[in-house]
Amino acid sequence: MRVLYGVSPADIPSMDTDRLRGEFLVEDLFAVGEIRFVYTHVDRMILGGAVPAGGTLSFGGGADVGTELFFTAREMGIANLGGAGTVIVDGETFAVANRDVVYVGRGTREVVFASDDAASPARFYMNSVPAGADIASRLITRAQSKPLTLGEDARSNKRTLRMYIHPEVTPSCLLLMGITDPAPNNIWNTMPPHLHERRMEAYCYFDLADEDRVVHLMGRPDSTRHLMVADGNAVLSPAWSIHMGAGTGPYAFVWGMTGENQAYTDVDPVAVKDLK
Ligand SMILES: O=C(O)C(=O)C[C@H](O)C(=O)CO
Ligand SMILES: [Zn+2]
Repeated sequence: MRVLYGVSPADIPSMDTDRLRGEFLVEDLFAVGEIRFVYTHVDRMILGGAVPAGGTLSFGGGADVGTELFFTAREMGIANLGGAGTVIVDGETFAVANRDVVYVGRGTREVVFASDDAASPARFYMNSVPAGADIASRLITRAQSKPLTLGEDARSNKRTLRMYIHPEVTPSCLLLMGITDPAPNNIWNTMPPHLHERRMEAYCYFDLADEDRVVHLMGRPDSTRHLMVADGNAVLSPAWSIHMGAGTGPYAFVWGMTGENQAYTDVDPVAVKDLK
């Protein structure tokens, strides 16, 4: 497992592009026929990617996290960003269509991934965080998610945010997970920007054409930086960082959060005029 140790905001002014990307951008999560994980000390969130094709992929041992099982003290959300597939959690099979999410609870012994069609493989994106209780694993389909319509066409930021792992949809310990889709011809996400000192966040951008990029803005509001983000890349957003962006073409992203609470509205908005 690759490990990211986390950075103080005081380090940002001295970081060049490569260092900034090395600490905050995860570029290599998805490889056909592999499961990949990145462990971050930012609230100990683990990011993962699995692309099964022509066979199954599985995991469950805890050697990398220092416990008997991966899930001895963890929970996870798994979003399918690709073709239809299955996630088998301790023998229970979930049929997972594109944009469905599986919640995997603490105590799980094994997770197995498969694609329905190797020519159009499932692309499973994972967020795992420490958990303090056993909660049953379950599938949350796109239809079962809770949509919020945000933004406006006139500001190019109209979008639908869908909550999947959220107290109003399904219980978890401290993980929150959802998917946001900008409306056609709208490019901005997360406007106005905000901070949430009590939670970190990770974004995984997807459904972006190969030639396009999302300009993801990060950093303290008074000293922002940017990351040029490609399809399938994930971005870490510590509690002190804004997180917002604009695409050069259509895109969507999965957001995952953990921290002190699950209060989605516990945010401090930042006025655009105050960004530097
Ligand atoms: O477009 C948005 O707005 C979002 O997707 C916001 C994220 O979910 C977020 O930053 C939650 O704190
Ligand atoms: Zn946020």
